[in-house]
Amino acid sequence: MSGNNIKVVCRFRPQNKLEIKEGGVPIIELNDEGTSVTLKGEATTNYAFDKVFGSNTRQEQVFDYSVKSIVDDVVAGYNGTVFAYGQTGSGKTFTMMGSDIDDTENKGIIPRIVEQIFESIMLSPDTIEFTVKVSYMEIYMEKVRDLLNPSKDNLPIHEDKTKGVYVKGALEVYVSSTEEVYEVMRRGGSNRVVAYTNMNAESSRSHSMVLITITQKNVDTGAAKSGKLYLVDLAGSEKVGKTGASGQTLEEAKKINKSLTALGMVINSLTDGKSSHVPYRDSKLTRILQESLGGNSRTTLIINCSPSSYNEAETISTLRFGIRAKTIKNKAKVNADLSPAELKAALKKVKGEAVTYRNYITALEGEICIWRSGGTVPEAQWASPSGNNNANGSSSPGGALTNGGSDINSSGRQTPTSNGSHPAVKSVAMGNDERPFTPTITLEKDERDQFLQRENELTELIAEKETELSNREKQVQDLQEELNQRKEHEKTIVSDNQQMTSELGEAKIQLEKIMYENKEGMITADSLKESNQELSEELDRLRQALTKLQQQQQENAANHGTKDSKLPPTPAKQVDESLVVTEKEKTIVQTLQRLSNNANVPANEVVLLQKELAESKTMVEHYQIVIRELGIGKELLTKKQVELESNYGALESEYEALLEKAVTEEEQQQETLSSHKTMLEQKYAAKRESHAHEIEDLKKQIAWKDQQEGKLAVAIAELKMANEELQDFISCQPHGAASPTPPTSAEHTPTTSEKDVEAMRKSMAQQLAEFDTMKKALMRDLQSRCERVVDLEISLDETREQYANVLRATNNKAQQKKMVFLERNLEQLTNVQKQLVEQNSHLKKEMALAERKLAARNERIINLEGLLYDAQEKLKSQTERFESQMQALRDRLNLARTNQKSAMAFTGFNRIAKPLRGGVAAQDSTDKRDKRSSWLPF
Ligand SMILES: Nc1ncnc2c1ncn2[C@@H]1O[C@H](COP(=O)(O)OP(=O)(O)OP(=O)(O)O)[C@@H](O)[C@H]1O
Repeated sequence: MSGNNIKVVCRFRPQNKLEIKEGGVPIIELNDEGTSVTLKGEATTNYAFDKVFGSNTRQEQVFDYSVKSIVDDVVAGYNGTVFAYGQTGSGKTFTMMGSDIDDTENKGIIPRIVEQIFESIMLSPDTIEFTVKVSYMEIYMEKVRDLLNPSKDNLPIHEDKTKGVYVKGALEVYVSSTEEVYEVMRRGGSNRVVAYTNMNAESSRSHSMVLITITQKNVDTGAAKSGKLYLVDLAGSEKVGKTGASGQTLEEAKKINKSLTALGMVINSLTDGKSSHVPYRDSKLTRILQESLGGNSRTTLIINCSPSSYNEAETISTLRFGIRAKTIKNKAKVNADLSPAELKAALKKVKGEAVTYRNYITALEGEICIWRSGGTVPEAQWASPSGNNNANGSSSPGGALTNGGSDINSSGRQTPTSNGSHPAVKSVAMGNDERPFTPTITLEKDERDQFLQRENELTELIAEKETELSNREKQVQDLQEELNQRKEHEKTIVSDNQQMTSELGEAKIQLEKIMYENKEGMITADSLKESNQELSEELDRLRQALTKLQQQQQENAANHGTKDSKLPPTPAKQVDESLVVTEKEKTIVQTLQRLSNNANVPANEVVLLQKELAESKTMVEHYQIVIRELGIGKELLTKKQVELESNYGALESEYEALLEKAVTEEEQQQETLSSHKTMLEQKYAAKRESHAHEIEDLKKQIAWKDQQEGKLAVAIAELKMANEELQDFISCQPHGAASPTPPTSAEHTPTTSEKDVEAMRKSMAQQLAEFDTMKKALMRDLQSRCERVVDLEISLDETREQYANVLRATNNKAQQKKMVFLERNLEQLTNVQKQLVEQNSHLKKEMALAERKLAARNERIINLEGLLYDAQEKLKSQTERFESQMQALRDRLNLARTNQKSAMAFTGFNRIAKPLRGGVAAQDSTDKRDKRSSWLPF
């Protein structure tokens, strides 16, 4: 072991675009030897280092000078550290890893170290077997993350007597070639945390550490050595303002600065010569680098700087850091395990020493017994560790006893090892001194072990708790995000739902409204139908009543057949017409008489007779028209009669209904009943009178019609008679009487006249027959009407009688009141009935309209139902989408768990060693142990 200073080299990169753009100029001046640098404008300060590399230095040069020797040391069993320090963008990563691992010129010192290691192994004697393991981790936000197993993001830092300070649980990958290491680098590098800053597009936001552990074993002697090489690329020491860091990057910057500050504090403590305490434990970085800074390590610090005036302040700060670090003294030693022979020798030595000490103890115990028994032991016979007494004056290693027991502690026990001269104790003390340790209080070996053990346990616990905490935080964050997403999703769903609900509500309302209207319409239609039916029934009843009346009328007509003379006088025109008819009849009769008395009737008279007959014919036609008109009038009258009858019937029925209702009503308001009764009687009488009048009128009209009919019958009878006479006369003409033929055609004229008369006679007979038939029909009709009138009269009488009965029955005050009430109701009902009749037609129209509307609304309902169905489908699909998202989340979670498990499996697998033999290819040893050539399962 030898005390050695940290090697500090300084490297300047070329000016970058930002610096040039900002007007920065190179301000560095290197001395000729390349061991110091001064900054223009700060000429008084000269920064001296082991080596200073200018802007155009090649990667190879940096490696050859700064690191090559360390690789040899590590292969020889020393610990080594290379770390790069500097502001962000100053070229730390470029120096350590290079721009590209496969770029021969620009690859950094790590790939070169790896190559060098394997070259050194190959050049070693073939009796030495090597194993190389690589770990790759980073310290991000004060947590140690395993870059080869990123699920482990908070590894605890442990310390023990043999291993020193180490990261517990970091994946160590056994490698047997440069390529495998590169693969590990690539894999780990892809998991690094980088971010864009104003100063560097890919700024490292963490301190990265590659740990290469080389163990070697001499297969002949069994002697073993191991060396650890830490290759550390620190995060940028930066000014927040310049980098433009904010948010997460700002938090990272704070943590980076904190650990770099701790690094500066450790270096200060190590170099100021005053501090008794080195604050390694203030940060994870300093804790891991504990051995590298003032401990068992050959360390090289590369400080990376910008040559530009733009970054002068940062460069000065970095240079000062390097200067301070330069004074740190390390105590590197070979980490060797003794060979069996060496161990045997050591054991033999220790055994011998044990025997010596056992003898010494026995001698001391004997001496104590003598002293306790009050005896005295001469100084010459005092026991000594060498087995000799002090008679020969030799100094005892347990010199405490030479003071005549003055150093005996209060308990009376002597501690032979209290002066630390005991070889074992010495070795322990030595061992403790070899590594710097934080507590300044000197602890006993056991106490220290216990302390470390306890510390490790606590560290582990803290790390576990921290991991758990960060996992929980992550989970909370994830859940928060998910919750937010769900909330947003829910919001949209809720809004959709609300919209749809409102639409649905509207649709329902409309539907209900329509249904209601529909029902209402149906009800109205039903009621109308009912009332219509009632009216139809009423009509039928009235028809029947009319038929009865007509029958009665017929009977009356039969009874009053002889009293035609008593009929009311006919209108003047009709009288005149009947007179005309009579006169014509008379003329015809006279002519006919003359024809019968005197066979020689002049021809002109016959012609006249013919004319008269023709006129008669015209009159008959005229009368036929008159009869038709009368028929129409009669029909009108019948209608009027029907209306009256219906009114009467309705009133009757209403009256009956109200009467029934009234009987059940309370017997109150008796005082006003009589007056109302009178009023009702009067009304009833008035109505009765009007009915009587109408019936009377009808009777008169019927009588008049009967009279007219009689007259017509007489006229027809007379015409018949005249016709018969004329026929007789005509039949007599060819036998006896001289022909009244004109003088010019005496032969032919009677024959023509005969024929004409015959034809006329026939047509007249036919017309008369028709007339007779019509008359009979009219008579029947008239008779039936008369019968109806009689029926009506009878029913009127009956009603009167009933009314009288009712009046008799209601001859008390209560009934009078009821009557008033009934009367009011009757009036109302009459009005209602009228209104109902009017409404009936209206409603029919409205019903048709409502039906059309209903159809339209039904159509709308169907449409709305369609929309509702669509909305439901949409909701369903949204729910399904949501479910699928949930499933995807679950799948992701399961996948993450599986990955975690496989990573764990992967961790176990890669712990298989791949020993390499010096001077020969690695496959010899791998053939012996494991056929697997690559550690990575990809
Ligand atoms: N010596 C050099 N020669 C040429 N280019 C260089 C040199 N040093 C650094 N660079 C370039 O400067 C840029 C920044 O370098 P690098 O990423 O190594 O900085 P850094 O100190 O690691 O920054 P950070 O701390 O932010 O990670 C890179 O593009 C790199 O290629």
